[in-house]
Amino acid sequence: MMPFPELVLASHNAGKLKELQAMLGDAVRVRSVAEFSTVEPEETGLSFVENAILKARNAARISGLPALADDSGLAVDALGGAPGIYSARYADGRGDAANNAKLLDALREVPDAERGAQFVCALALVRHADDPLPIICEGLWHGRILHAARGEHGFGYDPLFWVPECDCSSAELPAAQKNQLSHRARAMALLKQQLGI
Ligand SMILES: O=P(O)(O)OP(=O)(O)OP(=O)(O)OC[C@H]1O[C@@H](n2cnc3c(O)ncnc32)[C@H](O)[C@@H]1O
Ligand SMILES: [Mg+2]
Repeated sequence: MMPFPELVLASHNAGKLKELQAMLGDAVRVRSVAEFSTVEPEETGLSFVENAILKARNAARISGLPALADDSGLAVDALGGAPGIYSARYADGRGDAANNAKLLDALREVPDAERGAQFVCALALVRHADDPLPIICEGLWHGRILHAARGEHGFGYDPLFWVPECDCSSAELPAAQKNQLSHRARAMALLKQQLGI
């Protein structure tokens, strides 16, 4: 049983919202933070967890409801974990296509064996804005960075992320399959366990 009937999803990313909603199913009534404000909070944390908590608190504050936030990104081994928490801003806010182009360029000389990477997702759930005990769950998804984009599904870096267990890119996976395997799916499975749903 979900401990509350309604939840705000503290994300302005349409791709994420779709995935989180699909994973939550009808366990809880979900509202979007965009109903309350279109202003995105500044992500000033130095870790995924810090940014997830910051976004969850902000959404709870402006909505008066419990809030769930997702801070996620891509950590590339050959780049010392970059773009990491800066994944959305990697190409200075010019969007997914520019982020992907910059990543391909940064890895131009890097051979296959050194192109390991992981998607990271931190979920933070707060019952109210000042909640001293947020629920935090993290998930990782290991893969490799391709030399060119493949696939049309998903969002963000999905076309460049090779999923070894499926022998395809994550943008080639149908949504339902990505939602079973991804970093976000893993974090969400832990969250559901904690909430008993
Ligand atoms: O902060 P919110 O409003 O939730 O939306 P955002 O897009 O800014 O989200 P983040 O700050 O967490 O940045 C996440 C970045 O990592 C990328 N990313 C995260 N999960 C991904 C996934 O499942 N597939 C592809 N790219 C992903 C995504 O494209 C963004 O560039
Ligand atoms: Mg963001």
